[in-house]
Amino acid sequence: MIVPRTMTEVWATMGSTIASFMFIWAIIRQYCPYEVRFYFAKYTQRIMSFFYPYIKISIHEYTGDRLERSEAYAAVEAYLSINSSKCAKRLKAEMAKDCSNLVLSMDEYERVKDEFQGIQVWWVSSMVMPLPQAMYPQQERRYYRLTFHKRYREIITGAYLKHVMQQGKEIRVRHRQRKLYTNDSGNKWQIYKQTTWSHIVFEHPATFETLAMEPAKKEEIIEDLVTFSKSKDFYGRIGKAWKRGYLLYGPPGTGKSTMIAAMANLLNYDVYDLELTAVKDNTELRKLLIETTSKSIIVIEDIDCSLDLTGQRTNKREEKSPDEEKGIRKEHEESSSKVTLSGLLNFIDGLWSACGEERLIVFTTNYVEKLDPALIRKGRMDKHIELFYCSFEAFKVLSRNYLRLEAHPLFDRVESLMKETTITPADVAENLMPKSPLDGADKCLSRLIQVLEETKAAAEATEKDEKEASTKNAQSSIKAAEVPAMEDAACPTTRKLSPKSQNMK
Ligand SMILES: Nc1ncnc2c1ncn2[C@@H]1O[C@H](COP(=O)(O)OP(=O)(O)OP(=O)(O)O)[C@@H](O)[C@H]1O
Ligand SMILES: [Mg+2]
Repeated sequence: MIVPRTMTEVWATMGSTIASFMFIWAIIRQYCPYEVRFYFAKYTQRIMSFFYPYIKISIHEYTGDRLERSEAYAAVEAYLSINSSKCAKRLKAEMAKDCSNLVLSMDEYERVKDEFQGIQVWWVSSMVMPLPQAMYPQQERRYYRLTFHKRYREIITGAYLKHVMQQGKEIRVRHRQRKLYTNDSGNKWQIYKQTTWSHIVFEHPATFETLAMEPAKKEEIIEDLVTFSKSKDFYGRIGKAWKRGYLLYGPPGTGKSTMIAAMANLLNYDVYDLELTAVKDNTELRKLLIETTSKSIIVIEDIDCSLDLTGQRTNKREEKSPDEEKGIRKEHEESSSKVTLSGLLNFIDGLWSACGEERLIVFTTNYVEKLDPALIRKGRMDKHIELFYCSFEAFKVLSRNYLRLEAHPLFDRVESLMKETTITPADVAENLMPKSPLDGADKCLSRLIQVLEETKAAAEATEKDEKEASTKNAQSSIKAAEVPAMEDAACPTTRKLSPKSQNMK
């Protein structure tokens, strides 16, 4: 049996080589200066790598001088959190940011196996401890190390790492806490500084399910949003930045702000509530835009009142004493924004607007007709959505939300009244809200019917008044037209007057 003997010999040789190598290494470590040790380690590693068939890739938590956590590390961590919780033996448990549950991840020095297209790879989580003799306190530096056979170099460094990053990012998005950003600090001294985004956790309960609206229209909007969120390749192919503009318009209380919250909840996006009056100039507006992240909705509410583009609500002021008026004017001058229409147009679809991806820009207004057509043309505001007064279909959604009612004998009366008068969803919602624990569906619906009847009566009274006023006007203008004719008849000389003198008269 030659082969086993040879194999045994090979093993024996390898064993003795390793043993002698360890012995030499121990001597070098003990007696040699740092430089010799460094060169020894460097060249041994080179020799070893010649025989060693595996490749290792390290992904560090912090790279270079950056204070920010590396995106790649966070993506790998998220990717492995799913994989490792199934197969790792030692796990770390941390409280999620919203304190709702525990998030599991691989513990230090734990190793997990992963498979991609039939190829096995190994991930190890590790860390470098700070040097004890360091001049200033240091933190341990964590990293993940990926190991794979060198024959799969191309597929692992290409397709596999791309897959890990993509999956990791998706998991992070799914598990992240969404944020509501604002650029308005409310601090009037802020005007001397650049405005930046500050945020709180976004926790609005509105969804498309709870939004009162005709089902067909609702479906159309949901489909539009979902299609947008899945159209990365399409936008790339047609050479357009991956963003979409929505204009929501309609009377106050018809659900424009509620719809924005529903959009954010549907797509799992962050919300950037942009207060244009707090932005100093176009440069600052651009800076704010660059700081927004992907998967977000940038909202400008009441766009008609935000700037001097039209601006009525901001100009509308109550009566004030001259001193107060002066103070307000000064404050207004100090805080007034120099953002121009062209600055805003560039914000929406200028070159800089393509610096992020997967973003919705939403404008809301009560007066669509007052907006500059350039601002809302298709391509800028791609989808215009009008929010109407409450229809019977929308009422049924509200009664389901507020009273858990699908049908009720009083619904017919509500339906017929809704055809005869208008009421906002906000008013319907307010009337359907139980005011005491004893308020049942009957009471809430009767209250709504009473309000509808009152609104109808008030509208009829106004209409009657207007009719009477216009009849009076018509009669008085007929009388006014008749007077000169009668005067002419009474005084024939007037007929001789020239047109000019008649005008003077
Ligand atoms: N379509 C709707 N579906 C469900 N609830 C609605 C709807 N419209 C209004 N509401 C209710 O009315 C309240 C006010 O609505 P919202 O703030 O969305 O109105 P808006 O159109 O943004 O008004 P404004 O023009 O004054 O800003 C909401 O808190 C919500 O409870
Ligand atoms: Mg609103």
